[in-house]
Amino acid sequence: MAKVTIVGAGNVGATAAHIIASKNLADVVLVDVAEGLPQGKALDMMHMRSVEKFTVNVTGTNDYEATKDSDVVVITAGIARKPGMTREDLLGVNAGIMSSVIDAALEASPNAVYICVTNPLDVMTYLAYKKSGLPTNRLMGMGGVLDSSRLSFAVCEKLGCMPEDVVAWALGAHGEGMVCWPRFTTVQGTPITELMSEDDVEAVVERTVKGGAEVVAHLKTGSAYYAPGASIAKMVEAILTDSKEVMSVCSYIDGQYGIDDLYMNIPTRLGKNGVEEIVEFDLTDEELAALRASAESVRAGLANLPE
Ligand SMILES: NC(=O)C1=CN([C@@H]2O[C@H](COP(=O)(O)OP(=O)(O)OC[C@H]3O[C@@H](n4cnc5c(N)ncnc54)[C@H](O)[C@@H]3O)[C@@H](O)[C@H]2O)C=CC1
Ligand SMILES: O=C([O-])CC(=O)C(=O)O
Repeated sequence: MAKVTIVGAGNVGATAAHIIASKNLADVVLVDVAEGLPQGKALDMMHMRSVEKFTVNVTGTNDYEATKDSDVVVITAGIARKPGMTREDLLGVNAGIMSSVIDAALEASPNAVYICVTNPLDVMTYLAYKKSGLPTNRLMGMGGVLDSSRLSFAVCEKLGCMPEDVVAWALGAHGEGMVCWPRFTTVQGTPITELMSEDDVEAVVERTVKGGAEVVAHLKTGSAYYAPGASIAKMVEAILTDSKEVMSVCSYIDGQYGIDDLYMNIPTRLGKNGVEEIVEFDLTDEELAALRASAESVRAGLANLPE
């Protein structure tokens, strides 16, 4: 049985663990600094096994020994934003957490595929890359799957269509600089640019970019976790089943789209090796310029990383 470690047994980590277990994808180890929290949540999930009919094990620990030789490690440890904050406001605190977590996780699981989730996502993933020296195929971030799912939701709301008919692409920074590709966002194969007015396209894009903040404004105490947990599980499933599916993943960009040395959401083929390929869409000059501007917004965040 495959083994997935989730660092951070808070809202996002525990939700991802639940979905991974429910799908019977892998044994899950939840690890957290808070004593009792991962143990209690893991036991609670095990109590659900006979109801949900899964056979994998979920365990909780404060010790990385139990995470040894994981196939996939997901890092969700860190603070979440509250109303009025941007994801970038979390950088100082979360950079310290990411730095310590990546070292400990890597020592226990040197051969795993790593998925960073902690915000600000693109900057934290780049920090993990620099700290770990991991090959870029085995280190990525989760942001674009969630953003694309929010775009799909906004399209469904606007057009009254069903999610299974929608293919949606949100890319670039997982933050204020996010970009959407309406020309490649389709309903039963037809681009939304042919199905709604320019104003409506603008409105669904705006709803997507502000999706995370909209949830924070409702919750007040923290940020989204159901859709993020499901998005993590989707990436884990693609890796463990070697699906070769292409999705929006925070991957290392090394010249593609004319962008260099940066982690940001980009169409990525996932499989057993992690990132199998960065897929290059045929973009217009305008689309390319928007993606490059998004890259510059990530680069501005990188400048705020502590030395
Ligand atoms: N990339 C994305 O799309 C998304 C990212 N996030 C980010 O994920 C992070 C977690 O969010 P939530 O789960 O809602 O927060 P939460 O506060 O519910 O859970 C965070 C957990 O991390 C643990 N933690 C802190 N320091 C740790 C360390 N050194 N080692 C192990 N565990 C540690 C805490 O004890 C806590 O249980 C935040 O930074 C949030 O902004 C949240 C949603 C989506
Ligand atoms: O909004 C936040 O801070 C959490 C997050 O990244 C999201 O839900 O997209």
